Amino acid sequence: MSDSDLKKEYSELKDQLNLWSRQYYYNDQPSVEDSVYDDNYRQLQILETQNPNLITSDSPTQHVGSQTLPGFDKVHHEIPMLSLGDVFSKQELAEFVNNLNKNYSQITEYNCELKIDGLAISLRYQNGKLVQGSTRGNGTIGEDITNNLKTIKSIPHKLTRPINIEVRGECYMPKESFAKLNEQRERDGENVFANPRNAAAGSLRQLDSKVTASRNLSTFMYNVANYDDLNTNTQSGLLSELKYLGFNINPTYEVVKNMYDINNYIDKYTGQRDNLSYGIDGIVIKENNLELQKEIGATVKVPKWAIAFKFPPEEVETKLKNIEWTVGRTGVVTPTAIMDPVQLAGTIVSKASLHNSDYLEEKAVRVGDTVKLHKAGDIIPEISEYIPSKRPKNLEPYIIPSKCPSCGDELVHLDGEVALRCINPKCPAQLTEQINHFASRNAMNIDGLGPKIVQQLFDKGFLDDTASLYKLNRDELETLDKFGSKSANNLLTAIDNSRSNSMERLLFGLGIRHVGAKAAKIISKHFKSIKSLASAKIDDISSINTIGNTISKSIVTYFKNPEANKLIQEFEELGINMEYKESQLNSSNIESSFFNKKTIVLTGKLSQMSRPKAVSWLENHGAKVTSSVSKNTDLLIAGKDAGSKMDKAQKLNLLIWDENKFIDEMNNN
Ligand SMILES: NC(=O)c1ccc[n+]([C@@H]2O[C@H](COP(=O)([O-])OP(=O)(O)OC[C@H]3O[C@@H](n4cnc5c(N)ncnc54)[C@H](O)[C@@H]3O)[C@@H](O)[C@H]2O)c1
Ligand SMILES: [Zn+2]
Repeated sequence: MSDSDLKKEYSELKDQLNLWSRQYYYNDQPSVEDSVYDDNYRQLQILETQNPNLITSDSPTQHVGSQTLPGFDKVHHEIPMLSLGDVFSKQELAEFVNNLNKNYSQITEYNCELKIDGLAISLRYQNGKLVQGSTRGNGTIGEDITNNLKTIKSIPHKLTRPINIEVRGECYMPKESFAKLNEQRERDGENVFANPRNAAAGSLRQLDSKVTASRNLSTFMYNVANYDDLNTNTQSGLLSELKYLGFNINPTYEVVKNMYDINNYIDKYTGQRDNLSYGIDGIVIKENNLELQKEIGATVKVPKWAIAFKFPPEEVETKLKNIEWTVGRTGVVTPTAIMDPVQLAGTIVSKASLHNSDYLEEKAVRVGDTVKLHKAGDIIPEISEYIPSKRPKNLEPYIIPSKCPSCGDELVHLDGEVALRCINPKCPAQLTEQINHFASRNAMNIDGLGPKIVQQLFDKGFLDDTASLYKLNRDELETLDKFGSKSANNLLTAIDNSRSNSMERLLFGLGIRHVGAKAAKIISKHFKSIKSLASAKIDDISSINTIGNTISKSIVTYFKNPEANKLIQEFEELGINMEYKESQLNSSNIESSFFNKKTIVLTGKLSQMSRPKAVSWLENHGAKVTSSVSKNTDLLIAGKDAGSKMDKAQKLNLLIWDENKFIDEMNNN
């Protein structure tokens, strides 16, 4: 190849990678799979190794991440925040470790950690108080996101010692929250996040910290930029020191001596991966001695004393049999891939959401294709791509429907939405979905009114909206399949009981966009009645601590609609309670409580409440309170002068809260 051809190839590859990086880091919306990015990155690395004279400073091998977003103050990282070198096989990993051992004969041990699928953050403390939190950005300049980070429960605002320290680690979105957020976004006609890392990054880089607060992020800290004041000289010691200072650390780390142990660690967590509540994309192996880490040093981009072993992408092949379209209660129409069932990362999968028509077009799959399937964020089954060589000849392109599968009306794209919508207010699928939502457990909680019954009642013409539920009679119910007078009685009683529900259930049941069960509860507590909420202004609602503008606007818009007011009036005439009922604790409140099903130990003196009161409060919220600390303890609540229980909990790396944190959480639950 001539010099100019080589230069051209190099610069094209570099530009392509930089463009993908920008979409990934800056917009939090990757346009290609990670494996595609990684392959091209490797290619660039090879070109650069063979032709070092080609390297330019804008090459992705020469810097970390990407530029910062406008709207945030910039933070200069005195000690740069680096990336990690990576390997994709045990063979390559052994080469890395052997090399390091050869060059540094002093090395005696390595610390193995999980590679959390999140994004790096830095937290600066002065005299033990959190003063600044930032993103990695391009490694030297990050975004100031202090207020957003302060909303994350696992980040202490005050340390147990009044020291100056800069701590680094990973901010991540738990698997369950990631799955829920994407479901919500799909229903709202928005783009879904490709992985928990982009979801966490998108949630942290919000101008409104109430949005961040609603995203349920968490952290694992694993590094200290400046450790003069720490009582340890190892990476593993640093982790327990961080724990002691009040940080959340990932308890799975292990100190090992050799490749044999490293491989065991990899195998162990490859096996346990599906059971973790957060996504991981590999294992990080770090030389354990901190002084030696300094001596070994770093390149412009990665430390030379650590390496990431990336899990191979877990993918299986299967056949796409059909694409089903379902209409949600707000009219969003979503495609779902129906496939031959296959075993994938611990579960049998036969369905995968295709999210929206844009996404489907981009994937360009056809019914009859063989497709590759993976789990996004270790949890959501997703089609990576179809396999061109396995596409049968003459397979027809898939045509995206233009009519609603339920009512047959023309589907539309509303401004700025990726979703297709049916906007017919009388669309049967939307109406039945609204009724299903209204009756669901966190809403009016009408026992025995499942989707099948709703569908039958609807088809028979006995139901046409949520209010008509309260007009059903015994004769009508007895016409249902396998419905005797007993079932009819039970259902009528359940419907009748729901009339006296507290306001938050009705508010959530109305299905106002963006108003989830938790927000409904907070808002109800504040406004006390549907009437006063209906006349509230945007500012009145968003003045509530945790309620942001999106929710407030949505509520105000909802109550401006004459149809909504008619419905509320009808509810009132039907004797449905519209007021908030103080301090009622029912099964679904308990279920959504942080404390539910946790094993908790109390120790030390509580100053703001009695011990029996704390115990009964915890038990009322579903916790089991025990007297001794063991590895089965989920949480230790430590008052003043906590003694041996505290020591033991620290040894076991358990979650420990002080009384203030406990009271904060009581108010949140
Ligand atoms: N799909 C795309 O278009 C696209 C574009 C750019 C980058 N990417 C992906 O991003 C990755 C590269 O990103 P990167 O440079 O941030 O590197 P990386 O994510 O591979 O590894 C470095 C990061 O790992 C994190 N980490 C998690 N657990 C850790 C632990 N226990 N100890 C230390 N660090 C830990 C830290 O945030 C650190 O910055 C590649 O996997 C690439 O595929 C994809
Ligand atoms: Zn329709």
